[in-house]
Amino acid sequence: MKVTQFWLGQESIKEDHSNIIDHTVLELFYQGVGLNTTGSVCKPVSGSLPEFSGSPTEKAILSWAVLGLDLDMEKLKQKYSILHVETFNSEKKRSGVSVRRKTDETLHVHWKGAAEIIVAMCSDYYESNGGIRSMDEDQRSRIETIIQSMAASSLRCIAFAHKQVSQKEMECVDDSEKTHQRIKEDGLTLLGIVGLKDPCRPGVKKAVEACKSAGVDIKMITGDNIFTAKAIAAECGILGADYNEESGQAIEGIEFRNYTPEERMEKIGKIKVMARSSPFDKLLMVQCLKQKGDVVAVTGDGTNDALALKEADIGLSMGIQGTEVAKESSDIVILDDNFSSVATVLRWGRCVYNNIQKFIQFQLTVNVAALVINFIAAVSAGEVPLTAVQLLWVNLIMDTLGALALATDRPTKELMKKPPVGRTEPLITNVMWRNLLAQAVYQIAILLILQFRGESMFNVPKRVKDTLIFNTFVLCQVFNEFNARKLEKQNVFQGILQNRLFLGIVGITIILQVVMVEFLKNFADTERLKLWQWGLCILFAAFSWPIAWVVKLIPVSDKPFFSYLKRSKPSSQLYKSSTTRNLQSAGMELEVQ
Ligand SMILES: Nc1ncnc2c1ncn2[C@@H]1O[C@H](COP(=O)(O)OP(=O)(O)OP(=O)(O)O)[C@@H](O)[C@H]1O
Ligand SMILES: [Ca+2]
Repeated sequence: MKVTQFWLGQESIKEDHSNIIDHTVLELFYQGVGLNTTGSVCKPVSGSLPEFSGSPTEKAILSWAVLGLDLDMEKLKQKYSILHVETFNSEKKRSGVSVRRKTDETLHVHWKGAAEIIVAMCSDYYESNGGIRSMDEDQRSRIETIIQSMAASSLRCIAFAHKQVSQKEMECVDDSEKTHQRIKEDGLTLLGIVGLKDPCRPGVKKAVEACKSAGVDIKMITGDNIFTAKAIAAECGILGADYNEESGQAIEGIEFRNYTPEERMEKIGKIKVMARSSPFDKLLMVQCLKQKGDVVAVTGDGTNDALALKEADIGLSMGIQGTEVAKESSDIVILDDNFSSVATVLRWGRCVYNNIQKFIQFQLTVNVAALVINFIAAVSAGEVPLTAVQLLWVNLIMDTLGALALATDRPTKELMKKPPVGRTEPLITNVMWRNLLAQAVYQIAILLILQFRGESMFNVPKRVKDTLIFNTFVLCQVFNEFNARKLEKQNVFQGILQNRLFLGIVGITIILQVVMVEFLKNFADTERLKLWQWGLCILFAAFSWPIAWVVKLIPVSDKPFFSYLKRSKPSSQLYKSSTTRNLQSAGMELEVQ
């Protein structure tokens, strides 16, 4: 953030301030900037540039005053004693201080904060020649126009105001009849206004676009002035070309606060920018979105974001610029403070979810098939074709190796084009049920044929038939592991060469299976198979590829499979219908700083 404009009264000061600005006004500026701040300046011993610390706004103002106005912080602090401080707070958006000049014991009050709020506290303004002019309605509206035009070019406007006060004016009697000091808040004289530019960081616009195309609705909730907020939102693509004043996309926090709950629910979907918001407005926004059924993520850096970060489903705080309170309230800390990382979080989050789904589909197919075959065989023939050792082996390759193979797929571009998963959407989707049932039915059919007709069809003894069943069953899983790589896409081999681990694991599984069948006769209850018998098993198993390809052509409804079994309650119906509607456009709301 950097000061790029400076207005004194109605005059824009470009450069070489010392010649233009009267020294009394300059001295007052020194007080206003140097004494009313939470930032600090560290002057290195050698001739290098001083270092500034504090919030970005404070740092920008201090560096402007030290480097541009020749402010000497050390000298200034020696000349004044600070009497009373009202620290910056996100609700009032201003900070005040009262000081005493040691040389002549005069008392001075200084305010600094959001320009329109400070201007409203002023009745006069300084000119660069040191003169004071009264601020009538006409002058006031001219100054307000200056602020608006600065804000519209995406500058954050901070105004400074001053008043010299008497000891009597400093004292005030409160209800308990005790005298205490209060910083005077009215009848101030406007010192000047600075415009700070916080340029949109590179990559933000792209990340916003990526989030939007991933079905994430982004809202910017900021403490800034509405004009600044709108300009910044347009710069980084949050407000699109379709924006107009009547669209209700940009509002102020106070407006949102004063809506009735019904109005809020009705208008919240449209809101893209909320300006001049307090910490409670941010919280209220998150609460309303959650109530609507959306999944809400919030990014934030300041203490004022803590409430919203905590309330959100996913709170993301900034690692460098973020305060400890914000970090403590969040779930994820973005170490590089880069908004693009939000898109990365989204991509990897979806990838993990997708990989879990793939694994579940794969696992369920194995378990359903094994269970049904053994059950039918046990009931009808009194014996099970798959022995305990064989089932344990299947479990080993499916649980450990299968999980490793399927969970290591890296995120793909398609993941960022899908709509988000809603709060109530089941983990096992209809698409997964379709794939799973088709494969399980095929495996059950082929294995039951082998069980009951295998011996006669292939003219083999019972032990060989049992081995054929075991071998076909395992190989079916190996082939189905490829199918599980893509839940919806027909081409299951896409990007397979990039995932060496997957290929390695499939290779290891096949080698182990050969060892089980050919060499561990006693342990695994198997019989050595001839080449044609191996070919037969592979042929049966390979059939699962064309089956998966064809099955994926069958359309399925979006309505969860199990919801057909549940009795519908009117209230949950209402909730669901509104959720599905939101999911098309939204699902996750992000606040961008
Ligand atoms: N140090 C400060 N002193 C006085 N006023 C300030 C200061 N910092 C910010 N402001 C004013 O308060 C507004 C920002 O308020 P707030 O901190 O509640 O919002 P925010 O969205 O969290 O802002 P930020 O972008 O700084 O995180 C600014 O527009 C500015 O006018
Ligand atoms: Ca903030």
